[in-house]
Amino acid sequence: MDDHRTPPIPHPVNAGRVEVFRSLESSLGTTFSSQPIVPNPNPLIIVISGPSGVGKDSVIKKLREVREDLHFVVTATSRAKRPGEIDGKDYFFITKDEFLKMIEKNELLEYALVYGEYKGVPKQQIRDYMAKGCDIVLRVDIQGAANLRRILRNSAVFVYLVAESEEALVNRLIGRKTETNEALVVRVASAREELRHLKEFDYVVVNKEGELERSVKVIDSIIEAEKARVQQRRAVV
Ligand SMILES: Nc1ncnc2c1ncn2[C@@H]1O[C@H](COP(=O)(O)OP(=O)(O)OP(=O)(O)O)[C@@H](O)[C@H]1O
Repeated sequence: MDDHRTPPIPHPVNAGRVEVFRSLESSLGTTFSSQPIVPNPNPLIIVISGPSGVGKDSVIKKLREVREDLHFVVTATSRAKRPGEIDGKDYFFITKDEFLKMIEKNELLEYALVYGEYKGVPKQQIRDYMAKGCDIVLRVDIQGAANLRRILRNSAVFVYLVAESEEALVNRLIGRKTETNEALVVRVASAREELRHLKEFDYVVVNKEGELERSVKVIDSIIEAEKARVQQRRAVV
């Protein structure tokens, strides 16, 4: 009678890795696939918001240093360029007519009219960078975050940055020396009002005094955790 049993798998002590590998394959009756076990995670859209002076710009600047595959969306605006601002870096400076054409052609993911000037998020820029596999960071005010939530729903991840206390936030604003006293009062009142919308965000990150690096690490970890989700978010813009 023929013996159909597969030969025993040699013990790794007595055989080379290739021999053990091959005999494991023949005992299973299939070759081992070199294909990734799960597909690459989808590019992520991260929306970062928070009160004025909390540290959004500072956090994003450092986050871009630690995550190379991150694209920070440059907003388009119809307002005039201020001294020192660079077109394409700080904003895309376009005319009001050009802006209205973009609205008409549905080329903006979200836009707002602020003190008579338009600002908005160009869709194409997001598409281009997502196609390259980059994650996208958007820095928006609370109203922008609410608009984007309505548009993107759960396909993007929404992060709200807070200071550890009102006291710390005010100190940070005073330290920046960019605000008049009247503006400071408005900023604090807005920060109180904004907190009521916290539940519309997915994550809240406390940017503690002197702990900017830690805040960046937390957001970096949020991105990593999002990349490990079984049900991936899938943003389409
Ligand atoms: N963790 C931190 N500890 C101490 N200072 C900080 C921290 N994070 C940011 N800052 C400082 O606080 C000030 C405000 O930060 P930043 O300009 O990044 O805030 P922002 O949220 O982008 O403000 P705005 O919305 O008004 O543009 C800056 O002077 C910055 O250096």
